[in-house]
Amino acid sequence: MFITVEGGEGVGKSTNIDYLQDYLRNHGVELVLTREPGGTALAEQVRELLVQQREEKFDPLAELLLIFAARAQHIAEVIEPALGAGHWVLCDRFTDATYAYQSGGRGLDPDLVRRMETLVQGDLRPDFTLLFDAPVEVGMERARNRGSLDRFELEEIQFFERVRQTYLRLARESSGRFRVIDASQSLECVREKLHTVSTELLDCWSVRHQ
Ligand SMILES: Nc1ncnc2c1ncn2[C@@H]1O[C@H](COP(=O)(O)OP(=O)(O)OP(=O)(O)O)[C@@H](O)[C@H]1O
Ligand SMILES: Cc1cn([C@H]2C[C@H](O)[C@@H](COP(=O)(O)O)O2)c(=O)[nH]c1=O
Repeated sequence: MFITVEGGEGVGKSTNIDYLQDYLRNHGVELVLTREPGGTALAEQVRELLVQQREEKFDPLAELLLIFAARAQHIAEVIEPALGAGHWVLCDRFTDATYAYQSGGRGLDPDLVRRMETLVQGDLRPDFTLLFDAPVEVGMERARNRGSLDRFELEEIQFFERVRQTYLRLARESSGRFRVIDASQSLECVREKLHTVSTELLDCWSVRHQ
């Protein structure tokens, strides 16, 4: 199973992914936890280039190409070998983030993202995607309280509104793959929902392996 976790800034992906990982491991799942951009030494270096604050304006196409360059390395070095060995892969962000940020947020043609997706991933697509959704202000407030902001987190509020709306549209269009979790609620309520989704994932897995 290839599972991705998505959402805007500060919604609680990192906080909850550890919980999900423990839950699945405790139920006998062998899994690899990874993230994008990043997941390998080289791809983590590309991540640094992407998230560092800088004076020079980042060209949106250059940003897109760097994201897919890191993704190609990550797929070849981590994701495909893990899936090939029968492990689950749990990935903090993947290509839905590219549709949300580079197309929704930056305004790049979604067809360009689609073509890059085909080129870099072939048939590889997530089996399940958990979307943590919260009003932009809620996520940004949490991100601000957490510490210093990176290059993406310094974008204007309208950028994050477009990101959020793109994620929600993707979830509606691929409702079989997405599970949307209301991340504006207390951590306790979010965990409850996450527990339901985790049980569903395990059920789906056992059905596939019968
Ligand atoms: N449901 C919640 N209620 C209150 N605070 C929360 C909740 N979920 C997470 N937080 C807090 O919000 C902050 C951001 O959470 P986290 O780093 O997990 O978000 P994230 O989605 O991974 O963010 P980013 O994408 O910006 O890295 C953390 O300080 C975390 O403790
Ligand atoms: C995969 C991916 C990521 N991004 C952006 C979104 C975030 O602001 C940063 C990653 O940091 P986080 O700790 O996971 O929040 O990268 C993007 O713009 N496009 C992508 O495809």
